[in-house]
Amino acid sequence: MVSNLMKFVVSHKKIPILHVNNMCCSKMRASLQRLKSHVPLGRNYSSLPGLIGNDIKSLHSVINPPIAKIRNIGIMAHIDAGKTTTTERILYYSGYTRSLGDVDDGDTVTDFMAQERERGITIQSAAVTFDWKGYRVNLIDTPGHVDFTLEVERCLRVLDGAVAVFDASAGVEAQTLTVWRQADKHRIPRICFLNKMDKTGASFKYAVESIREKLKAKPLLLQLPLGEGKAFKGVVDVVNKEKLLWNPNSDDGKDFVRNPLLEMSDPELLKETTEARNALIEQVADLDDEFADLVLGEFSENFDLLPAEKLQTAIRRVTLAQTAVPVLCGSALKNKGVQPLLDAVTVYLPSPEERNYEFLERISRLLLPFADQHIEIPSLTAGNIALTVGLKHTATGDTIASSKSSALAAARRAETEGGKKHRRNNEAERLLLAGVEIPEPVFFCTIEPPSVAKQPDLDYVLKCLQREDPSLKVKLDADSGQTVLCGMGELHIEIIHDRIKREYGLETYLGPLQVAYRETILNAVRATDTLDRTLGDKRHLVTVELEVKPVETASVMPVIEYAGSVSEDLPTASQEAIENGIHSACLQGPLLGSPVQDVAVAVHSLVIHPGTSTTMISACVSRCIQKALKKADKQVLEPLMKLEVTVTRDYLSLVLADLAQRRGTIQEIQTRQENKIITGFVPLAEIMGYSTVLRTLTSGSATFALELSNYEAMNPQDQTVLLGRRSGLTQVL
Ligand SMILES: Nc1nc2c(ncn2[C@@H]2O[C@H](COP(=O)(O)OP(=O)(O)OP(=O)(O)O)[C@@H](O)[C@H]2O)c(=O)[nH]1
Repeated sequence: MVSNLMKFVVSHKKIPILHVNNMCCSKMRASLQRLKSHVPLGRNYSSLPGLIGNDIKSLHSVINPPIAKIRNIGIMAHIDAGKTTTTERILYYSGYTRSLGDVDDGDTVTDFMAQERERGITIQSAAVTFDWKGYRVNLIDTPGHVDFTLEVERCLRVLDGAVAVFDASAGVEAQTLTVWRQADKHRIPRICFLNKMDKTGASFKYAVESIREKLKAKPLLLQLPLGEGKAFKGVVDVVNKEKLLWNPNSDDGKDFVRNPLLEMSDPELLKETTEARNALIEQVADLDDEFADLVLGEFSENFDLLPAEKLQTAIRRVTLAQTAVPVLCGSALKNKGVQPLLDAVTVYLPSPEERNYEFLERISRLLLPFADQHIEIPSLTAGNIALTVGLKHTATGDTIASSKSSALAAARRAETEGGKKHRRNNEAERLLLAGVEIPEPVFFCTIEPPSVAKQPDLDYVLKCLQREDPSLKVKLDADSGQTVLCGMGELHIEIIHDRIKREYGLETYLGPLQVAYRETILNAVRATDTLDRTLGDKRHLVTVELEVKPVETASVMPVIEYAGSVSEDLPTASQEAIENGIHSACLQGPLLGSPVQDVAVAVHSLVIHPGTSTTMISACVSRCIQKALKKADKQVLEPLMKLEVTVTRDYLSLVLADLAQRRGTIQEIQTRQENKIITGFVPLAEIMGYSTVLRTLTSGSATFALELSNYEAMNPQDQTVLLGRRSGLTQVL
């Protein structure tokens, strides 16, 4: 539950800054309630959670391990790759739980929201802390569904390393690419775990190839599988040249043997492993000069003499430098391969001191998370993850700083590290850069309380939900006075609706789901406007002349330019007023009232009568822009989604025919074992409710992933139809 997390590292000097992922009210509330009833669903937890309510001092030694022995890691992947199942195994083998949870039975530790258990998917991240062979591991299970990418992004900000879980029969899937890119952005060292090796169609080679090709990463094969599909029975440890076999009669996978590969008993496997080890050594030497010197100097004649620890140290260096990724394999469901994965986490992923944080702050109440249970603790050392409660005015992604100068320093750093191209207009915007990037919502619908008297309750609930989930936007429709919910996808809005009912006991009604369009202009237009108003004995008089013109930015932030005569001696307050006016006018385009993108505004002249209020300046500029936008040739832009459908050959033509009817364009069709993978683009408006359609078309055998690609101009006929519908005749899309 990263929403409840904050991360900080001790500095004995001044307290500069603290990154906070804000309190997730609902999950916290749910978990505090559960704390009262203690252990949920009869699951059996071992020592740490059992300490709740006991002597806090005895916990102190447990919670303050040496920093080098701490691993803050996340688990990330495409939906259904097996993150939650892998996490459950990890918790079991580490002794955190005493029975194995099952996603399909709905009794896992980390998926504890009702919606998660019912749907078998992860929606909010969950954090758990456990020990493995003398290391303290803080682990975060993140959601895989594309509607919840923001949740993944905010997890990544507090992680030092990550395990990327793949379905070995599918290799790199659409959402893996997205999270991989996010992890690249936050420079997080990773390990790959090829899960589901037991599944029919699982292919180690194929999955490794897809990591190489699609993620453009350099896989380091630290293991080889022993059998694939039904024949999968264990793994070969390439670094140590050992065979790890799980006892087929053990039903929890705890029982496995690790034996050196011998010429006598395994000649073929030994040969294959030696080749793989030699290749690994060469690959690492290519990436790490220190290791290359060692290998060439002492071991060039015989790589077999190279001690495993030296190879591991070099693998660790390249993993931390992110020039390559270790790859391991297994089957979480069949309880094979998880213990070596845990070993790899401790050996190859960084400790917090190996990452670059300098943040610290004292907080009055600190809690240590154990999924949905928490223990109050007096203090915490560097690199740990903890929760804090009671921050009333923060929202997810906020950065809390002890002073404005440290906040600005953080913003500057975020700007440099994020490689931001746009120069921000004012200080407030620059400060925002330190937070997470919030994707623009693509869907919206109206939401109504059961009665007018309940509107304040609904407003309060939505405010709470927005604080923990900034990808949820709420606005008021100026014409109808209705509250409008804007979200990342159908599922996102559905879950919000469900949570309002379950967690706050408020029954609400949703209007039809609609697509969030945008607008742009096709030609440059000039306009002038004057606002002359006398309020009391004060005269407010502004005259502005400006031009709106098309530019390519793919952004709803207008580019603002000033003529030399205007910018000269322009007071900061007036400049901010002008920019507020421009921004507010561009939020509501003349065609559909949607945000206007790809525009630049040039302010050619501006005359302000002394004493005119900034509100009047904003109002005049805003009105003038709206006038100009109305005069321009206009174009509706619609969200275009990147679609990936995995379908068996028998249904391929049916799915393609259906996509053609949805104004879809096909980019390529690949073959992946028995399946065809269709990738292409389709307008969002045409793909609503697609999961039901696809299920019906393919008798439930196909899966798909959807991601916003860009906003694209609608063709004139479709635009006319849309505008006709929106002109008040019907609202259906
Ligand atoms: N055959 C096989 N199935 C697995 C394995 N691991 C997980 N599964 C199944 O795959 C499905 C998805 O597993 P989860 O653990 O919920 O996957 P997830 O990645 O956490 O999914 P989200 O939380 O929704 O993103 C479940 O039906 C699991 O039983 C595995 O190793 N082999």
